[in-house]
Amino acid sequence: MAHAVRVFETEPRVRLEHMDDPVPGQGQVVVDIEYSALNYKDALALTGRGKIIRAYPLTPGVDAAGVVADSRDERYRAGDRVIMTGWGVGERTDGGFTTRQCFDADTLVLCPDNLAAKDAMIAGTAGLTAMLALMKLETLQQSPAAGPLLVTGATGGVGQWAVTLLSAAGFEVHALTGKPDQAEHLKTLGAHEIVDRHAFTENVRPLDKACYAGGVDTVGSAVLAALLSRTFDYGNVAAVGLAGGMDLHTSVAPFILRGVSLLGIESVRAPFEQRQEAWQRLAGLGAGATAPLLSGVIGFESLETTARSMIDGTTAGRYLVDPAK
Ligand SMILES: C=CC(=O)SCCNC(=O)CCNC(=O)[C@H](O)C(C)(C)COP(=O)(O)OP(=O)(O)OC[C@H]1O[C@@H](n2cnc3c(N)ncnc32)[C@H](O)[C@@H]1OP(=O)(O)O
Ligand SMILES: NC(=O)C1=CN([C@@H]2O[C@H](COP(=O)(O)OP(=O)(O)OC[C@H]3O[C@@H](n4cnc5c(N)ncnc54)[C@H](O)[C@@H]3O)[C@@H](O)[C@H]2O)C=CC1
Repeated sequence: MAHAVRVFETEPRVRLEHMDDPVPGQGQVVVDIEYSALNYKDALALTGRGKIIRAYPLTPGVDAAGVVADSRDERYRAGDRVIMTGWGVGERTDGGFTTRQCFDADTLVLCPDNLAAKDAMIAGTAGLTAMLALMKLETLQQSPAAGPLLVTGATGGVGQWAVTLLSAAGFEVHALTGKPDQAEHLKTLGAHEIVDRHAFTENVRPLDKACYAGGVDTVGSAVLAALLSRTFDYGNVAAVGLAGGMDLHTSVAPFILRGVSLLGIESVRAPFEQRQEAWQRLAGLGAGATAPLLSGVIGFESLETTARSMIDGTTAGRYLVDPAK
């Protein structure tokens, strides 16, 4: 029997249930889950605050890492260590907040040998997405010599990973946050300067004084608009998230007068080769790289309350989900 978190349309929305062991169909793989993680999207799903879940009842969890128990796909064999992220898992099909799950093989990558399941999930969709943002900036020849990059929502999961990865790649990273108590931590991750998020969105002109060569934005809305207005000529801004809102009120001025590019980052359906490259690069950071990003290890019982805190913006970093806890 698997032990799973289930979200229903009616109260109580979140329930813990025992489920029959999944039976794989053709092209599917059953995984014994060692760790999952809590992402903003999972928090939206658990709290019902976003239109995430498309089929009720559903096991949420857009991330999972574990060991193949049974496979009906030629790419995977029992005993393989795998990582699952995205592909509508935890939205349209059952996800990672369980002890054992059946996934379509296309949603998986082999976990690099030098990456433990725990470290893979401290990264999870957050680390993968930050790496995809760095890789997209690289395709436009973003260079440290062009100037500092701003990471917004810097204390969040994606934000902390973006600070870590951009700094490791040689960029001067400025970290936008509303949490002054996290400033020292952000500096240990590699942030060069801490920027106050409240002042950042005040009195922003369509073309404001440019001070960044671009950045990685996890907030959206007024924060993204302000960053676009403050980006140097030919800078690049990677749009990742909507923690501050899905809207974007800006002007064409940064794009047509400064040649600024707005890059869309989408991790859910990232092609296999891109995900594989991103995971190899994350593994290459070495043992110990993930530890500073881990904020807590939680069991299924704590998921709902931690999800509420995440939506309220009071969490920081990454929360591992341990099915055995
Ligand atoms: C890890 C990744 C992230 O964290 S991403 C950020 C979290 N995601 C969200 O907050 C998005 C939640 N979704 C919504 O709030 C809504 O879907 C919407 C506001 C974006 C649109 O809502 P609306 O009611 O207008 O339309 P539908 O939901 O019916 O969708 C319209 C159309 O878009 C397609 N679509 C919806 N969601 C996604 C998605 N996540 N990825 C790709 N495509 C999506 C949907 O299939 C519909 O297409 P159609 O061709 O009309 O069937
Ligand atoms: N495009 C993609 O494929 C992906 C998108 N995302 C999105 O990126 C965003 C961040 O995700 P996580 O890091 O997992 O979430 P998180 O909750 O760990 O981080 C969000 C950060 O934004 C900050 N924040 C919240 N409200 C804010 C506001 N109004 N103004 C400024 N800052 C605010 C929080 O304090 C926190 O630091 C989410 O919107 C998520 O949906 C995440 C992963 C993949």
